Amino acid sequence: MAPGAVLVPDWLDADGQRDLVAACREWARNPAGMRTVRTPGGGTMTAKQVCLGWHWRPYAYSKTTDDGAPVKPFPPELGDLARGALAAAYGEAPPAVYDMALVNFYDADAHMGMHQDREERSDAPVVSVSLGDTCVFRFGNTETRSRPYTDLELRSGDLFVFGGPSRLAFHGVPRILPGTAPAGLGLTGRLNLTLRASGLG
Ligand SMILES: O=C(O)CCC(=O)C(=O)O
Ligand SMILES: [Fe+2]
Repeated sequence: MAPGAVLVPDWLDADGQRDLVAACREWARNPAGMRTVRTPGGGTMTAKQVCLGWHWRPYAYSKTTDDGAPVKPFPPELGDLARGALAAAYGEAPPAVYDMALVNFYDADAHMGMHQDREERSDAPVVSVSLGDTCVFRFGNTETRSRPYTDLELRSGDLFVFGGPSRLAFHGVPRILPGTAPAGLGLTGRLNLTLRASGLG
């Protein structure tokens, strides 16, 4: 894709996708479950989100959610998933400690504006797994949220990793392609699992 940015289509098979969807449903439960993200300007994000390990709010990390509940722990199996993803993308897994996950849920109308993932104090690659409906994913440059960028489709089971010179590239999800999820998955909409090393210790 770009230096440090790798797309691995069909990384997760149907069983792997089903297991991960089931886990996301558990993680989405209250307390500290799936929420509407409020931005400092008073707006809301259209993608709903639950955090594991560290709670992210625009634009900082904390150990408690917006209503004061402790954030859910980072499950060790997601550390394994991150290591497997890095091995698949780069052929090796750097020794970074992955300790936070975001689960983003997009309905047919949801999107995510161009942004950088820059609240981490680690330069470890960001690992992103897509489930359910296909999305248009916009991967840009490190300088501005506008062109040059590349639009690609991320489908259920695809892996996208961005690190190295691409770690701070602007990226976003302009739209979801409704009704494109695999038939057997039992998911309407799109789930994105983003794994990061916070570097916060
Ligand atoms: O949904 C996606 O593929 C991207 C999510 C994302 O960029 C984020 O949560 O920071
Ligand atoms: Fe992001």
